[in-house]
Amino acid sequence: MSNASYRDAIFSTPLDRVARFSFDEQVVACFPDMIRRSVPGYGQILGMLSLIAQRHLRHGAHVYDLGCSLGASGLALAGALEPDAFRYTGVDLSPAMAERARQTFSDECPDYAMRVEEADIRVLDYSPSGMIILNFTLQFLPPADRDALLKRLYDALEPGGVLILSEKTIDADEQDNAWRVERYHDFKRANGYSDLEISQKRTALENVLIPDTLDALHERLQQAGFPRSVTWFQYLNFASVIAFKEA
Ligand SMILES: Nc1ncnc2c1ncn2[C@@H]1O[C@H](C[S@+](CC[C@H]([NH3+])C(=O)[O-])CC(=O)[O-])[C@@H](O)[C@H]1O
Ligand SMILES: O=C(O)C(=O)Cc1ccccc1
Repeated sequence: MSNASYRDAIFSTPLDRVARFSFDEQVVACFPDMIRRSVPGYGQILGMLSLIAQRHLRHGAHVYDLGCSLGASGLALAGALEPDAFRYTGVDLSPAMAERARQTFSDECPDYAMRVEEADIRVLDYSPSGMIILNFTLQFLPPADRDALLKRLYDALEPGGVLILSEKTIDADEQDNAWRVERYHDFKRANGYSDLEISQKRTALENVLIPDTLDALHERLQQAGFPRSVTWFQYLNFASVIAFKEA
């Protein structure tokens, strides 16, 4: 597959039947554009990941990036850290994503220890790690599978390790939620998406991307064993949390 990247126009023409959203070849081909125009603060979150790694990662420690897509978090780390500062494993269930992430790392950071596994993060055998990144991935798992995964990630983290959990969120209060969602649609419109694109994508994501409240995310992290978690980023209905394992 080519490494070219296109503008996201997937939902720009009327579809008779809007299929469930999936991370297929069509999405992969425009993914960098789609995620930047659709996730408020995406670039800022990636930039901060490196600063968090610089503060919290022991030299040479292992990092997991779960649901790595095209490996953007890995590239951000490689752009800020020396090659011997960390070892990276990206994991993605989508063959098209995994293949292209692998290609990107071999083209753009050949001196870094970076690998990509095509696997389901719910059944992976985890190696000990200093940092685990879940950047907009937990939201795509069935809610019933989320706690068990977080527990396994807590167990895989070394003492003093950190989990970064970024998610689209929902508000428990209906009125607050409606306001946030409307402003999110304004954000998308300002980034060039039409009302048709916004509405068809919303349909495609129904029962595929199932958001938790921010409170529920902290609750899940606590259930998993993390003694402390902090919301370090929030922009409309998108947030990122850091959870700390005891040193
Ligand atoms: N069970 C699963 N196992 C493995 N991967 C999965 C699973 N379910 C979904 N995925 C993968 O999780 C990724 C979610 S996108 C992450 C963005 C990236 N983190 C980024 O920082 O650019 C988020 C978004 O597009 O909003 C996709 O690549 C799926 O194939
Ligand atoms: O576009 C949306 O509505 C989102 O929630 C963000 C997103 C970004 C990329 C793939 C799927 C969802």
